[in-house]
Amino acid sequence: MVAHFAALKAVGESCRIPLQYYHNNMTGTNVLLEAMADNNVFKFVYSSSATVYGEPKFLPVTEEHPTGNCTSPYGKTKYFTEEILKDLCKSDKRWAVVSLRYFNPVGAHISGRIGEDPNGEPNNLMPYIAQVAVGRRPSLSVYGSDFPTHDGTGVRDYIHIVDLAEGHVKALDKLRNIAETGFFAYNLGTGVGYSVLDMVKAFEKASGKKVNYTLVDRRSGDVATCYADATLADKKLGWKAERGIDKMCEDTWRWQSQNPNGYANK
Ligand SMILES: CC(=O)N[C@H]1[C@@H](OP(=O)(O)OP(=O)(O)OC[C@H]2O[C@@H](n3ccc(=O)[nH]c3=O)[C@H](O)[C@@H]2O)O[C@H](CO)[C@@H](O)[C@@H]1O
Repeated sequence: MVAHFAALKAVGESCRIPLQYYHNNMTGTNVLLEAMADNNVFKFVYSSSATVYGEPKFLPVTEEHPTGNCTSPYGKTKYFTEEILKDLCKSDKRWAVVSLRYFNPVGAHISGRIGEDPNGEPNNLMPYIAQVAVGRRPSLSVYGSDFPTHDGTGVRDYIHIVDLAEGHVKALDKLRNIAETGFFAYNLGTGVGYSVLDMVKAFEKASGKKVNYTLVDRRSGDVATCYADATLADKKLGWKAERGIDKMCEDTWRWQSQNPNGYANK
C-alpha cells in the first residue's frame, strides 16, 4: 500500500503565519509517519516543491542542485520535511519515499468542472490572471519588471495539473514495482520557463479577453528565474510533461469562464 501526502501541501499553503506553517507541516509529518509504520506501510509519495532549491545557482535546476536555502517559510517546510524523510530512509531500510518537486502547477481538468478557486485574493499568478480575464478583478499587479529576464518579469516553469497528476501515477507505479528502498527526488516541470508577461499574452490568446495589468515593485521572496531539468523523471519514472502553455491557458479559461465565481453560487 502506498500513502499520498498532498493534504499537507494544502495545509501549508492555506496558512499565512510561519509558525502555523511549521507546526502543521512538521507535526503532520511525524503523526502520519508513525501511523503508517504502525500499519506496516513503508511506501510514500511526498508532494514537495521547487522552492526547496531557493534562488537557483544554475539553470535548468536538476535534482542535484543544493536544497535548503529557501526564500519563504513555505519552502522551508518542504525542505525540512524532505530532510526528515531522508533521515527516516537512512535509519530504517524498510522505507521507500518518492519526493515529487513540483514547479508551478496551473491549468484545470479538461471538462471545465474541476479547477482552482483560491480563498480570497489569489496569491498565485494563473488564478489571478483568470479572475481578471473573467471580470472578477480589475487588474493584475505584475511583481517586478527589473529582473534579469527577457522582459524584466519573473520566469517560471508552469506545469499543467493533469501532467502533474500523471507524474503521481508514475511515482506510485514505481513504488509498487521496485524492491529498492530509500529516498528518491524527481522534478516535475516542463523544462521551459515563461515570464509573467508571456503568461498574460498566452492567456489573452486563449480567452480572447484583455488582461489589464500594472507593473509594481518586486514581491519579497520571489526569485528571478526558475525552471526544471526534468530528464530524471523521464529516465526513472517514464514521465514527461505533454501539455504546453496554450493548453494550460485554454483549460484554465474553460474552468474560469464556466465558473466565474469558482465553486460558489452554482
Ligand atoms: C516561494 C514560494 O512560496 N513559491 C510557491 C509559489 O511559487 P511562485 O511564487 O513561483 O508562484 P506564483 O504563481 O505566486 O508566481 C509566479 C510568478 O508570477 C508573479 N506574480 C504572481 C502573482 C501576482 O499577482 N503577480 C505576479 O506578478 C510572481 O512574482 C512570479 O514571478 O507558488 C507555487 C504554486 O502554488 C508553489 O508551488 C511555490 O512553492
